[in-house]
Amino acid sequence: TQTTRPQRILKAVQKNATKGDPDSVISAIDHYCKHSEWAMNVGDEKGSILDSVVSEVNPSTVLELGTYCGYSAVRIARLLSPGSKLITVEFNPAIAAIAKQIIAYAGIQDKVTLVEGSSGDLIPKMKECFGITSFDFIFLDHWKDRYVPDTKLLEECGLLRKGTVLLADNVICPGAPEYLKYIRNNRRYESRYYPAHLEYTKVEDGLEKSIFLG
Ligand SMILES: Nc1ncc2ncn(CCCCCNC(=O)c3cc(-c4ccc(F)cc4)cc(O)c3O)c2n1
Ligand SMILES: [Mg+2]
Repeated sequence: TQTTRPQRILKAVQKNATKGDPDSVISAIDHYCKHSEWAMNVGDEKGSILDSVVSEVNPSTVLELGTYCGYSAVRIARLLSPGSKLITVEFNPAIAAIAKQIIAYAGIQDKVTLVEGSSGDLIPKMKECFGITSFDFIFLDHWKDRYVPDTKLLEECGLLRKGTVLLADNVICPGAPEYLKYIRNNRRYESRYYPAHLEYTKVEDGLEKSIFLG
């Protein structure tokens, strides 16, 4: 019977990466997606920008919207200081099951809580379920038309604090034009665009970094 793309990515990790070594997991996924089949991981070029922003922020609490196979969860969690936590949200159970295994294979499962469900349902529950007062860093990589409503929801739920950094993937491809319009014309945010390319391609894409000013 036919395997799914996430299942094939997990197999490539188990075959080519070293258990407990997050960098080898990242390399194994990038190699597979460059040479075997494309997949919507943030990838190595945008991933390096993600790394630099995470290192600069050094967040204690992180929210990721859209886990997929766990590639960016591994990238982020491997840079977190001891005691820091990443909460990552994925609504597809079959994909979440694969992501859990990839996160465990990388050995950073103690820093990551994978929650199954949709962002719109889970964001209002973050405080009560996880004892979060606010997030230091948020990575948006889920449905592109959810970037604006979820950013507004995060504001309304008091989950942003002065200095919270939001980093949004795919603002050019597939594109999040409403998000760029919302965040760039909002005096409560200071935004900067990082040009790059769509993972594993030469197609133009980029990341938008926005700091909440309170
Ligand atoms: N609300 C909610 N809450 C929680 C959730 N968990 C999952 N989802 C659903 C997310 C479904 C995947 C989102 N990601 C993308 O669609 C995506 C696409 C491309 C791409 C594709 C084809 C092309 F030709 C070119 C570019 C590239 C990327 O880097 C992308 O990130 C959720 N939704
Ligand atoms: Mg993406």
